[in-house]
Amino acid sequence: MSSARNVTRFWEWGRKIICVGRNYADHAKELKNAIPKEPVLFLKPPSAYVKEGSPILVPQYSSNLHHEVELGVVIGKGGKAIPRTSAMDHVAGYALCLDMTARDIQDECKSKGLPWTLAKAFDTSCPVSEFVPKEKIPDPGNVRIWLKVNDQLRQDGSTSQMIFSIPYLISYISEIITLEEGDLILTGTPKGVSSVQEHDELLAGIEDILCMTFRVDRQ
Ligand SMILES: O=C([O-])CC(=O)C(=O)O
Ligand SMILES: [Mg+2]
Repeated sequence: MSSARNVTRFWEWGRKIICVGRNYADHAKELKNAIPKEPVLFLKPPSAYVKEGSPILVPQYSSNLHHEVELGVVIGKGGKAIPRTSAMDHVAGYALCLDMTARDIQDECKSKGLPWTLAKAFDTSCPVSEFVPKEKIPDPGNVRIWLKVNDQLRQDGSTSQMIFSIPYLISYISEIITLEEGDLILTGTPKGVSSVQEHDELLAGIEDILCMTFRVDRQ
């Protein structure tokens, strides 16, 4: 069954979205979080996916929705306890992703010691680009990712700033959660996260390899 499916449409597969938080020191600092010693992980459900042409919806319970532009890694070959040295063999390609975050709700969850599900896992909380084949990004540890809101540059970082590298993340995550073909790993956001409002236009890219646009709407 799965061999008949095409991983270039991974968002249709209903697989896991595993997110890494605080993987850029400049972003951890802007939110006054400590620099992590081990990756911070959380999940989004496949119902979080939204593709270009459909809007990002602000949840009714939030009045401070933030963008977080992130490089996504699409798993092409599953595995458990994958060694760092062979981790890149498990990558099919990449996608540009937004980890949309209800920051007001996340702040409340943090102060109460509650999980981030309401802040991070709502419908349309994971806008994704088209699939980018692995060959198009020979060095995923050194690419520029950027995001503009209504033509104003808000985020402009390089994956070379990641605290934990992609091979390290694949190895670390797969010790805990078995990776499957079609899974997506969001690798964390650089600094510059900020609020978006209804009718805003988001434009984001990976260098000049790819760009994508999304509009924001109220639910
Ligand atoms: O909500 C946060 O700040 C954690 C996170 O997702 C990130 O660093 O990308
Ligand atoms: Mg994030």
